[in-house]
Amino acid sequence: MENTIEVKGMRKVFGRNTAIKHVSFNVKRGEIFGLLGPSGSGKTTTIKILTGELGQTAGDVTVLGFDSDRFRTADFKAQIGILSDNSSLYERLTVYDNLKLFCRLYDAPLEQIDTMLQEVNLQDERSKPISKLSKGMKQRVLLAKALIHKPELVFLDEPTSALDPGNAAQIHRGLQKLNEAGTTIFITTHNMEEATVLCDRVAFLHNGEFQELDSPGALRYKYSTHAFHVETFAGDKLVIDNERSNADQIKKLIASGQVKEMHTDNPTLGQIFLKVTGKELV
Ligand SMILES: Nc1ncnc2c1ncn2[C@@H]1O[C@H](COP(=O)(O)OP(=O)(O)OP(=O)(O)O)[C@@H](O)[C@H]1O
Repeated sequence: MENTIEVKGMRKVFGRNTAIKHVSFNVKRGEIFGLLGPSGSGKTTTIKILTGELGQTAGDVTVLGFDSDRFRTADFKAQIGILSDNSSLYERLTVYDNLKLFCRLYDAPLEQIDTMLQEVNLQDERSKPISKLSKGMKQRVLLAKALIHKPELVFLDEPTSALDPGNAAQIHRGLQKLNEAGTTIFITTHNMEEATVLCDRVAFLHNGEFQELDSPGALRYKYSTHAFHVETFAGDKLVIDNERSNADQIKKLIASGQVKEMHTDNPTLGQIFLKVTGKELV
Protein backbone atom coordinates (compact mmCIF):
# COMPACT_ATOMS: atom_id res chain seq x y z
CA MET A 1 0.00 0.00 0.00
CA GLU A 2 1.70 3.16 -1.27
CA ASN A 3 -0.80 5.62 0.24
CA THR A 4 -1.77 5.44 3.90
CA ILE A 5 -4.57 7.96 3.44
CA GLU A 6 -6.61 8.54 0.26
CA VAL A 7 -9.22 11.29 0.16
CA LYS A 8 -11.31 12.10 -2.93
CA GLY A 9 -13.83 14.92 -3.02
CA MET A 10 -14.33 15.07 0.76
CA ARG A 11 -17.05 17.46 1.88
CA LYS A 12 -18.47 18.16 5.34
CA VAL A 13 -21.55 20.21 6.02
CA PHE A 14 -22.82 21.12 9.52
CA GLY A 15 -26.35 22.44 9.04
CA ARG A 16 -25.86 25.65 7.05
CA ASN A 17 -22.12 25.72 7.57
CA THR A 18 -19.90 24.01 5.00
CA ALA A 19 -16.75 23.25 6.99
CA ILE A 20 -14.99 21.32 4.17
CA LYS A 21 -16.04 22.25 0.63
CA HIS A 22 -14.07 19.85 -1.52
CA VAL A 23 -10.77 18.33 -0.53
CA SER A 24 -8.72 15.61 -2.26
CA PHE A 25 -5.28 14.42 -1.21
CA ASN A 26 -3.15 11.38 -0.44
CA VAL A 27 -0.75 10.81 2.43
CA LYS A 28 2.11 8.50 1.51
CA ARG A 29 3.20 5.68 3.75
CA GLY A 30 5.98 6.82 6.12
CA GLU A 31 5.35 10.51 5.53
CA ILE A 32 4.86 13.35 8.04
CA PHE A 33 1.96 15.30 6.57
CA GLY A 34 1.04 18.69 8.00
CA LEU A 35 -2.39 20.29 7.73
CA LEU A 36 -2.05 24.03 8.29
CA GLY A 37 -4.86 26.47 8.69
CA PRO A 38 -6.17 29.22 10.92
CA SER A 39 -8.73 28.62 13.64
CA GLY A 40 -12.02 27.37 12.22
CA SER A 41 -10.56 26.30 8.86
CA GLY A 42 -11.57 22.66 9.30
CA LYS A 43 -8.42 20.94 10.58
CA THR A 44 -10.08 19.15 13.50
CA THR A 45 -13.07 18.23 11.34
CA THR A 46 -10.68 16.63 8.84
CA ILE A 47 -8.98 14.58 11.58
CA LYS A 48 -12.37 13.56 12.98
CA ILE A 49 -13.44 12.28 9.56
CA LEU A 50 -10.16 10.45 8.98
CA THR A 51 -10.45 8.71 12.36
CA GLY A 52 -14.13 7.82 12.16
CA GLU A 53 -15.41 10.23 14.81
CA LEU A 54 -17.44 12.07 12.17
CA GLY A 55 -18.84 10.91 8.86
CA GLN A 56 -18.16 12.94 5.72
CA THR A 57 -21.15 14.44 3.90
CA ALA A 58 -19.70 13.38 0.54
CA GLY A 59 -16.54 11.91 -0.95
CA ASP A 60 -14.42 8.79 -0.59
CA VAL A 61 -12.07 8.42 2.37
CA THR A 62 -9.74 5.44 2.77
CA VAL A 63 -7.24 5.08 5.63
CA LEU A 64 -4.79 2.16 5.93
CA GLY A 65 -6.85 0.35 3.31
CA PHE A 66 -10.07 0.68 5.36
CA ASP A 67 -13.04 2.42 3.73
CA SER A 68 -14.67 5.03 5.96
CA ASP A 69 -17.63 2.77 6.80
CA ARG A 70 -15.14 0.52 8.66
CA PHE A 71 -13.45 3.27 10.71
CA ARG A 72 -15.36 2.28 13.83
CA THR A 73 -14.04 -1.28 13.88
CA ALA A 74 -11.58 -2.43 16.58
CA ASP A 75 -9.22 -3.58 13.82
CA PHE A 76 -8.96 -0.05 12.47
CA LYS A 77 -8.66 1.59 15.90
CA ALA A 78 -5.79 -0.73 16.83
CA GLN A 79 -3.73 0.60 13.92
CA ILE A 80 -4.15 4.30 14.58
CA GLY A 81 -3.17 6.62 17.43
CA ILE A 82 -4.98 9.90 18.12
CA LEU A 83 -4.06 12.96 20.11
CA SER A 84 -6.85 15.54 20.04
CA ASP A 85 -8.85 17.90 22.22
CA ASN A 86 -11.14 14.99 23.00
CA SER A 87 -8.35 12.78 24.34
CA SER A 88 -8.74 12.34 28.06
CA LEU A 89 -7.02 10.82 31.07
CA TYR A 90 -8.15 9.52 34.47
CA GLU A 91 -7.32 12.50 36.68
CA ARG A 92 -7.09 10.56 39.95
CA LEU A 93 -4.86 7.82 38.62
CA THR A 94 -1.10 8.18 38.29
CA VAL A 95 0.64 8.70 34.98
CA TYR A 96 1.88 5.10 35.07
CA ASP A 97 -1.56 3.65 35.90
CA ASN A 98 -3.18 5.64 33.11
CA LEU A 99 -0.72 4.26 30.59
CA LYS A 100 -1.13 0.77 32.06
CA LEU A 101 -4.86 0.96 31.38
CA PHE A 102 -4.27 1.92 27.77
CA CYS A 103 -1.68 -0.84 27.38
CA ARG A 104 -4.27 -3.35 28.55
CA LEU A 105 -6.89 -1.87 26.24
CA TYR A 106 -4.65 -2.29 23.21
CA ASP A 107 -2.86 -5.45 24.32
CA ALA A 108 0.45 -3.61 24.36
CA PRO A 109 3.36 -4.85 26.53
CA LEU A 110 3.75 -2.97 29.85
CA GLU A 111 7.47 -2.45 29.14
CA GLN A 112 6.34 0.10 26.57
CA ILE A 113 5.34 2.45 29.41
CA ASP A 114 8.84 3.33 30.57
CA THR A 115 10.09 3.71 26.99
CA MET A 116 7.23 6.10 26.26
CA LEU A 117 7.74 8.06 29.51
CA GLN A 118 11.34 8.58 28.49
CA GLU A 119 10.31 9.71 25.00
CA VAL A 120 8.02 12.39 26.41
CA ASN A 121 10.37 13.35 29.26
CA LEU A 122 8.06 12.33 32.10
CA GLN A 123 10.07 9.68 33.96
CA ASP A 124 10.00 11.78 37.15
CA GLU A 125 6.22 12.15 37.02
CA ARG A 126 5.38 8.48 36.57
CA SER A 127 3.89 8.11 40.11
CA LYS A 128 2.05 11.44 40.20
CA PRO A 129 -1.71 11.61 39.72
CA ILE A 130 -2.76 13.37 36.50
CA SER A 131 -4.58 16.05 38.54
CA LYS A 132 -1.20 17.27 39.88
CA LEU A 133 0.35 17.80 36.43
CA SER A 134 0.75 21.01 34.43
CA LYS A 135 -1.12 21.43 31.13
CA GLY A 136 2.05 20.73 29.18
CA MET A 137 2.76 17.57 31.19
CA LYS A 138 -0.79 16.31 30.60
CA GLN A 139 -0.33 16.93 26.91
CA ARG A 140 2.80 14.79 26.98
CA VAL A 141 0.97 11.97 28.79
CA LEU A 142 -1.73 12.17 26.09
CA LEU A 143 0.95 11.86 23.45
CA ALA A 144 2.39 8.81 25.22
CA LYS A 145 -1.14 7.38 25.33
CA ALA A 146 -1.61 7.95 21.58
CA LEU A 147 1.62 6.09 20.83
CA ILE A 148 1.63 3.33 23.46
CA HIS A 149 0.31 0.59 21.13
CA LYS A 150 2.84 1.51 18.39
CA PRO A 151 0.21 2.42 15.80
CA GLU A 152 1.10 2.45 12.12
CA LEU A 153 -0.50 5.88 11.67
CA VAL A 154 -0.78 8.71 14.20
CA PHE A 155 -3.09 11.73 14.08
CA LEU A 156 -1.89 14.67 16.14
CA ASP A 157 -4.18 17.69 16.47
CA GLU A 158 -2.03 20.64 17.60
CA PRO A 159 0.26 18.38 19.68
CA THR A 160 2.60 21.07 20.99
CA SER A 161 0.21 24.00 21.45
CA ALA A 162 0.39 23.75 25.27
CA LEU A 163 4.14 23.14 25.44
CA ASP A 164 7.11 25.45 26.05
CA PRO A 165 9.79 25.51 23.31
CA GLY A 166 12.07 23.06 25.17
CA ASN A 167 9.39 20.43 25.57
CA ALA A 168 8.07 21.05 22.06
CA ALA A 169 11.57 20.46 20.65
CA GLN A 170 11.82 17.22 22.60
CA ILE A 171 8.46 16.07 21.25
CA HIS A 172 9.64 16.96 17.73
CA ARG A 173 12.72 14.78 18.17
CA GLY A 174 10.52 11.96 19.48
CA LEU A 175 8.17 12.27 16.50
CA GLN A 176 11.09 12.27 14.08
CA LYS A 177 12.42 9.09 15.70
CA LEU A 178 8.98 7.50 15.52
CA ASN A 179 8.73 8.46 11.87
CA GLU A 180 12.19 7.07 11.09
CA ALA A 181 10.96 3.78 12.55
CA GLY A 182 8.20 3.80 9.90
CA THR A 183 5.19 5.48 11.54
CA THR A 184 3.12 7.75 9.29
CA ILE A 185 2.19 11.01 11.02
CA PHE A 186 -0.71 13.34 10.20
CA ILE A 187 -0.37 16.54 12.16
CA THR A 188 -2.31 19.80 12.37
CA THR A 189 -0.61 22.91 13.59
CA HIS A 190 -0.65 26.70 13.66
CA ASN A 191 3.07 26.63 14.25
CA MET A 192 4.98 27.31 11.05
CA GLU A 193 8.36 26.46 12.51
CA GLU A 194 7.00 23.12 13.66
CA ALA A 195 5.66 22.44 10.17
CA THR A 196 8.92 23.47 8.51
CA VAL A 197 11.06 21.31 10.81
CA LEU A 198 8.82 18.24 10.89
CA CYS A 199 6.73 17.88 7.78
CA ASP A 200 7.64 16.21 4.50
CA ARG A 201 4.62 17.91 2.90
CA VAL A 202 2.12 20.49 4.09
CA ALA A 203 -1.33 21.49 2.88
CA PHE A 204 -2.83 24.95 3.44
CA LEU A 205 -6.48 24.66 4.42
CA HIS A 206 -8.49 27.82 3.89
CA ASN A 207 -12.22 28.33 3.39
CA GLY A 208 -12.75 24.57 3.37
CA GLU A 209 -10.33 23.93 0.49
CA PHE A 210 -6.65 23.17 0.02
CA GLN A 211 -4.83 26.17 -1.41
CA GLU A 212 -1.39 24.58 -1.65
CA LEU A 213 0.08 21.12 -1.08
CA ASP A 214 3.82 20.52 -1.33
CA SER A 215 7.01 20.18 0.70
CA PRO A 216 7.94 23.23 2.82
CA GLY A 217 11.13 23.58 0.75
CA ALA A 218 9.30 23.50 -2.59
CA LEU A 219 6.74 26.06 -1.37
CA ARG A 220 9.47 28.35 -0.07
CA TYR A 221 11.26 28.08 -3.42
CA LYS A 222 8.05 28.64 -5.38
CA TYR A 223 7.24 31.85 -3.52
CA SER A 224 10.81 33.16 -3.44
CA THR A 225 11.82 36.06 -5.70
CA HIS A 226 15.20 34.27 -5.93
CA ALA A 227 17.06 37.52 -5.25
CA PHE A 228 20.22 37.77 -3.13
CA HIS A 229 20.02 40.17 -0.19
CA VAL A 230 23.46 41.50 0.61
CA GLU A 231 24.61 43.61 3.56
CA THR A 232 28.12 45.07 3.55
CA PHE A 233 30.29 45.96 6.55
CA ALA A 234 29.74 49.61 5.58
CA GLY A 235 26.00 49.06 6.20
CA ASP A 236 24.92 49.13 2.53
CA LYS A 237 22.01 46.86 1.67
CA LEU A 238 21.70 45.51 -1.87
CA VAL A 239 19.16 43.29 -3.58
CA ILE A 240 20.63 41.46 -6.57
CA ASP A 241 18.53 39.29 -8.85
CA ASN A 242 19.69 35.70 -9.19
CA GLU A 243 20.58 36.14 -12.89
CA ARG A 244 23.67 35.02 -14.79
CA SER A 245 24.17 38.61 -15.91
CA ASN A 246 24.73 39.57 -12.24
CA ALA A 247 27.45 36.97 -11.65
CA ASP A 248 30.29 39.49 -12.10
CA GLN A 249 28.74 41.93 -9.64
CA ILE A 250 28.35 39.19 -7.03
CA LYS A 251 31.89 37.91 -7.65
CA LYS A 252 33.33 41.40 -7.24
CA LEU A 253 31.38 41.98 -4.04
CA ILE A 254 32.67 38.76 -2.49
CA ALA A 255 36.24 39.48 -3.67
CA SER A 256 36.09 42.92 -2.03
CA GLY A 257 35.80 41.24 1.39
CA GLN A 258 33.03 43.69 2.22
CA VAL A 259 30.14 41.18 2.43
CA LYS A 260 28.85 40.90 5.97
CA GLU A 261 25.79 38.83 5.10
CA MET A 262 24.26 37.32 1.95
CA HIS A 263 21.10 35.28 1.72
CA THR A 264 18.24 34.49 -0.62
CA ASP A 265 14.80 35.69 0.36
CA ASN A 266 12.93 32.38 0.64
CA PRO A 267 9.82 33.34 2.61
CA THR A 268 8.68 31.48 5.71
CA LEU A 269 5.63 29.21 5.53
CA GLY A 270 3.74 31.82 7.58
CA GLN A 271 4.51 34.52 5.01
CA ILE A 272 3.48 32.20 2.17
CA PHE A 273 0.24 31.34 3.94
CA LEU A 274 -0.55 35.03 4.30
CA LYS A 275 0.24 35.64 0.63
CA VAL A 276 -1.88 32.72 -0.60
CA THR A 277 -4.90 33.13 1.68
CA GLY A 278 -4.72 36.74 2.83
CA LYS A 279 -4.96 35.45 6.40
CA GLU A 280 -2.48 35.14 9.25
CA LEU A 281 -2.05 31.59 10.45
CA VAL A 282 -3.33 32.15 13.99
N1 LIG B 1 -19.94 19.50 15.58
C1 LIG B 1 -20.04 20.64 14.89
N2 LIG B 1 -21.24 21.20 14.64
C2 LIG B 1 -21.37 22.34 13.93
N3 LIG B 1 -20.32 23.02 13.41
C3 LIG B 1 -19.10 22.51 13.61
C4 LIG B 1 -18.88 21.30 14.38
N4 LIG B 1 -17.55 21.06 14.41
C5 LIG B 1 -16.95 22.07 13.72
N5 LIG B 1 -17.87 22.93 13.24
C6 LIG B 1 -17.58 24.12 12.41
O1 LIG B 1 -16.74 23.70 11.33
C7 LIG B 1 -15.76 24.69 11.05
C8 LIG B 1 -14.38 24.06 11.17
O2 LIG B 1 -14.10 23.76 12.54
P1 LIG B 1 -12.81 22.95 13.00
O3 LIG B 1 -12.95 22.70 14.47
O4 LIG B 1 -12.61 21.78 12.13
O5 LIG B 1 -11.66 24.03 12.73
P2 LIG B 1 -10.13 24.01 13.14
O6 LIG B 1 -9.37 24.40 11.92
O7 LIG B 1 -9.76 22.72 13.79
O8 LIG B 1 -10.06 25.19 14.23
P3 LIG B 1 -9.12 25.34 15.56
O9 LIG B 1 -7.72 25.57 15.07
O10 LIG B 1 -9.71 26.54 16.24
O11 LIG B 1 -9.26 24.06 16.35
C9 LIG B 1 -16.01 25.83 12.02
O12 LIG B 1 -16.80 26.80 11.38
C10 LIG B 1 -16.77 25.17 13.16
O13 LIG B 1 -17.63 26.08 13.79
